[in-house]
This record gives sequence, C-alpha cells and structure tokens, in this order.
Amino acid sequence: MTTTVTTEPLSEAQTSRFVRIQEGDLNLQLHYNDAGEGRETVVMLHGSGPGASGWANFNRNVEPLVAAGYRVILMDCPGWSKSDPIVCTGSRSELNARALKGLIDALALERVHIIGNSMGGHSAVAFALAYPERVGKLILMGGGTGGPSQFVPMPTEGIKLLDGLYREPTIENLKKMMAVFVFDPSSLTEALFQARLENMLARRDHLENFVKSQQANPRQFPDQSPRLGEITAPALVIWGRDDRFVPLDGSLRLIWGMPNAELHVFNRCGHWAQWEHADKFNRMVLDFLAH
Ligand SMILES: O=C(O)CCC(=O)/C=C/C=C(\O)C(=O)O
Repeated sequence: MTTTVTTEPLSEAQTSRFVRIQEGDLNLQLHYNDAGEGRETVVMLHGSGPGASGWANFNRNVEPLVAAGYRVILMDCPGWSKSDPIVCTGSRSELNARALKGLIDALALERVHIIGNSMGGHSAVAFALAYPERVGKLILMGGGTGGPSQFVPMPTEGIKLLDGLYREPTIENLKKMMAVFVFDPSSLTEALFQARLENMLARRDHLENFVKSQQANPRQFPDQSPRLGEITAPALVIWGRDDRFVPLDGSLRLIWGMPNAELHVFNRCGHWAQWEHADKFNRMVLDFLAH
C-alpha cells in the first residue's frame, strides 16, 4: 500500500497570530504570521504603502524558506493591517525596530535574520543599530536608509503616488501607484488590485494616521548613513534597476557604509524585487543564509 502525503499551501488565515508587546512606553497589539518550525528564524518586514502587510508583500517568499527549514515570521508594523493603530511623530524606522524587539522578546527568539522591503529595510537597519546582538543576517531590498538620491529628485514619482493614495484611497489611485511598483505592470492582476484595495479600506484609521504622522514629521525615515559602519552583520542588498520609489543609488550608500554588505541589482525590476523576481530572489536569499 502506498501512502500519499499532501501538504496544504500555507495561508494567511492559518498562520495569523496576535501578541501584545511592551517595549518601553510602546504597549500595543501586533499582528504577525508565523510559519515553519526551523531552528533559525527569518523575520520579514513590509513596505509603507497603503494596504501593505507582511502577507501582501511576501506571499511569494514564505513557502520556499519554510520548505528549506526556516521559521518565518511576517510582522505587520504598528499602523498597518491587523496591528494596532499609531500616529508616529518621530522616526518610524526606530518605532518599527522597537516593535520588532518587543515581538521577538515575546516569542523568546534570541537572534533573527531580517528581510526588509523598503520601509522594512529602513526598519531592519534601525533594528541592527539598536540591537546588534539580536541580528543574524540582513537582506535589504529597495530600502535601508532614508536620505537623498544624488540622481533623482525627491520625493520620487512613486512616493508622490503613495502619498496621494493615502490622502485619496480610491481604486484609480491604487492602480496608478501599483503600476509604478513594478517594471512590467501587465503582471498585476485584477485580483491583486482587489485584495490590496480590501486591505487598504479595511483600516481607514491607519490611512488617516499615516497622513497625520507625515504632517507632524515629514521625515519619517531619517538618513541612517552616518551610522552604517557600525553594522557588522552580513548583509545582502537587493535592488531593482528600475525602482521608481527608492532610487538605485540608495543601494550604493548601503554597501559603501556597511563593511560586510554585498549588492545584487535585478534588471527589468521595480520596487518589488521579492515579488517580480520571486524565484531568483528566493534562491539568492537561501544561498546567502546558508553560507
Ligand atoms: O519612503 C520610503 O523611503 C519608503 C517607501 C516604502 O516603504 C514604500 C513601500 C511600498 C510597498 O512595498 C508596499 O506598499 O507594498
């Protein structure tokens, strides 16, 4: 007799968890997804767009890491998805870093690898600066520090569309922003737009709080370049050549600043390398983590 073992694909609902964290004066409920049972843990931090979440940003990346034996945690940052609302008047990179510290303390994880997308990259760097002993390896995509581009006027075209969408959360504005996320907008499906629209409209408080935060402090993601030399963790920086949100020269600042960083640039790729080039991205991440 033959036994057939079928493995169900991982789903958002099945991996969804909540935890209350207390980190200094930061006391809030965070939502996260938790998949796999490996000895080593990879945390994934999402970007700052309206309706973003760990699952929305990284749904093409979780399974391969879990299959390779990692535990994968997707943290929804304060002010996104099912995590508690917040108005941030200081550095959002540092706020997210503190939230992550609270989360890994609550889960009793001593040290984690971090994959950060855009705001998630800024936050991963802030975490590595504040809690270096808690970091294994860093993978930074389309982010790692705020600060100016030497080549592209700021705010970039993508960030202007993102800000416009926060102020007027319509399907038309969402499609305009998402068309700029990727190199090839024909890869975006109606189902993807609808899922993102649902996420976005489910939490109008988050949208309003983002606008209030920016009014209180337009520099939510400060320039962390002067301190990059302090980060000794091995870092893989990944960027899309055609990134219209956070320009490519941001990646050079990161690898010039961090002593143990290396860079891969994807051709025909926008701000969502982990989605647009998922297969190669996953292979590169697994290789980097293993060696
Ligand atoms: O302003 C910055 O430097 C960060 C912008 C950012 O995080 C944009 C991210 C967009 C996404 O990846 C998303 O919303 O999914």
